[in-house]
Amino acid sequence: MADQDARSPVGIEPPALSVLRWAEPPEGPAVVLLDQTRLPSQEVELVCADVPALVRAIRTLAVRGAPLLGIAGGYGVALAAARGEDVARAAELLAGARPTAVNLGYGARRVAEAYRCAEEKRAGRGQAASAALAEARALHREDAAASARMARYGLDLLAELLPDGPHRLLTHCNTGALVSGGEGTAFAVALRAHRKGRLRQLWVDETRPLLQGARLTAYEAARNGLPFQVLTDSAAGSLFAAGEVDAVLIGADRIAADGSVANKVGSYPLAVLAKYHHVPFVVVAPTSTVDLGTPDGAAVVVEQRSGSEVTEFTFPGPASAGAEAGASASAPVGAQAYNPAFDITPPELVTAIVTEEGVISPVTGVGLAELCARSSQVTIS
Ligand SMILES: CSC[C@@H](O)[C@@H](O)C(=O)COP(=O)(O)O
Repeated sequence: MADQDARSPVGIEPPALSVLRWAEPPEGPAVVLLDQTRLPSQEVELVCADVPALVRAIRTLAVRGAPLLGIAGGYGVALAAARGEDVARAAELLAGARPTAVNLGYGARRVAEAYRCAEEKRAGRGQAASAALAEARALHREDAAASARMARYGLDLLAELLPDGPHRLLTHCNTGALVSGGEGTAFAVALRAHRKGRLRQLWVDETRPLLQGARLTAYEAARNGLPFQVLTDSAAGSLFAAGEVDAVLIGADRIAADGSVANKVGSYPLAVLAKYHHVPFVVVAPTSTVDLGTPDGAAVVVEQRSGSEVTEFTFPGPASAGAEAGASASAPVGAQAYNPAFDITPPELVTAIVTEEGVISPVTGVGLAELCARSSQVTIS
């Protein structure tokens, strides 16, 4: 279905900027982000010099995606510590900035705990702040390592599920280096497939309303020379019907104890389509995204976002422009909109969950606890 021109690599220079970095004085202390609301047209850094600025960046999706939110939350707490602020309060502010991605609270609370332990050992404030920063850095490194392992396990799984080789993979939202300390989750599997000569096509759902697929995944796919095409979310059905999808690969914001998967809105319809068309639906997420404290999908808090994201097109996004500056209406003035940021895919629609500790079939959620226990990730109550 894809013609040759559309499939040839776009080839764009890699960005000079880090997705997220810690800045020391005199530039910092600060958490410096690649502002994802400006991509793909502009690569611009956003300097968050205090926790409220970072909370704003998280809410406006300048920084986003579950694993990166965890890393940002961790550095945010380190920032509060470096500024001599109330670290426990900063951790709660950051953890509450967005409700669905469990990694955000995980990262913030883990670094706050490192700070508290250092204080308990009667370290001075400066030493406790250093301990917090070291923990944030450890979290960042662990995520990069987890990403590489998930890519390996994920591609091995695809080889088992789809022995006939080069794969046509469909993905939703953005799950690459822009959400990770490494190369990402689901996208990292596609990238590895490409490097091994086993990717025929990456289908990129545009991901309404904020276009994380079209703006961000396509940007990453182009930079890495992947063969890809963007499609509207509503075109996925006809793509499956035409037999053009070999597997769906997505990430997750929270995986409940029963194996239910919360991910970007639009994931659940893809899972239903995949089931109908007998196509594997594979979730790729680190064990830090598994939340054994959430029993099932019904218990996941799904973030509801402003209806204006649906009724107005505003790009560059809200962090940089604001509705007044350059928004164009896509619905009549005053129209109300239903805008959940995530949906829940029940375990019976998920073929497998790939983590850095291994792969499980989530039909009963059995095995998730075991994988989490194997993980080197620190447990935070
Ligand atoms: C590894 S990324 C997995 C998810 O975080 C990703 O698919 C997603 O839904 C991100 O949503 P976003 O609202 O852009 O933060």
